[in-house]
Amino acid sequence: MSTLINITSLSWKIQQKNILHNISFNVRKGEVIGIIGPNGAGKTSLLRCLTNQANILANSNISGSVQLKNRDLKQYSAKEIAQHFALVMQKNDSIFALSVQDVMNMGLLPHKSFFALDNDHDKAQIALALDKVGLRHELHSHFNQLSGGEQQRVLIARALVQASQILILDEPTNHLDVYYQHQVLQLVSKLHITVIMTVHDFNLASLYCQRLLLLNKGELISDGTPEEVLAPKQLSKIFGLPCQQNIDAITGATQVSFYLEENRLEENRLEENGLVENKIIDDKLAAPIDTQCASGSLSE
Ligand SMILES: Nc1ncnc2c1ncn2[C@@H]1O[C@H](COP(=O)(O)OP(=O)(O)OP(=O)(O)O)[C@@H](O)[C@H]1O
Repeated sequence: MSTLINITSLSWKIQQKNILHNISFNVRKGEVIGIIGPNGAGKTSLLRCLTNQANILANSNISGSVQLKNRDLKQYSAKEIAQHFALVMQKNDSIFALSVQDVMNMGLLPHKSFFALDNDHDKAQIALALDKVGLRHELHSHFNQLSGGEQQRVLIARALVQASQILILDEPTNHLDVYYQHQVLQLVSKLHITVIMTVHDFNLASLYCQRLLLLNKGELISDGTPEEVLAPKQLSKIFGLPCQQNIDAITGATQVSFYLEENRLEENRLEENGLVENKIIDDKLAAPIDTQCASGSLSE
């Protein structure tokens, strides 16, 4: 796979705080990448830099470089960026007053002039994209009268008609019920384009992303396969909770579970005390621990 994006030593500092610190990685064509990490880790900020939103890379607090196809992203015009990147971000105040059809038309704009819109091919593309997210019947509805989950699905459909090479999504499963969480992630992961998305749910990220980037306090802590990045020791340390990694019996995907010690079933504690190999990781010991320590790992 050829390299599409190169991020080198990207740092962003605001009032002594490192929003992003010395981040370097490459994105290869066709990869589906999930960016994970705790609240405030810098996930959305990284997406904003990757797409030079509002010309953010011109900000003097930001250093390092982002290159798209071996050319500095700062040299791309806004239209060129829109031709390469389809965005599904969290804040969409500017489109609230529009109809679903108007929102969908916006997805076609990067590739044509406003006056060239609305031919039969465009209409068919829009209908197909809305079909994929189960919302064809809402074409003439007002965007602001849809539920949060329906709005999110319209934005994903708009990104589909934009037909860009790179799809950027900030928390695409926000507001979605469990059916549409899977539906939408399955859809975007099978588009055969490059996808970079922030995901809070590690198990969904693991199931639908081939590569994960773990951020914490603005730093890139880990970059690799879900199995590598969802390492219990690492996650336990960052989130301050015991963590266990399993292979899902149905999907075969790496999964993790977190829990408070007080919520563990008593019978599990007894079983592990005697017989079962323990995979719980103690934050303080930063190593697999034996069962005698396990029940007190949070309180000690
Ligand atoms: N323009 C800004 N001015 C000041 N601080 C900012 C700005 N943008 C982001 N931050 C700070 O940078 C940090 C990272 O924010 P960001 O939104 O990127 O985190 P995140 O990982 O996406 O978080 P979440 O999971 O909560 O959405 C936060 O502490 C945030 O307050």
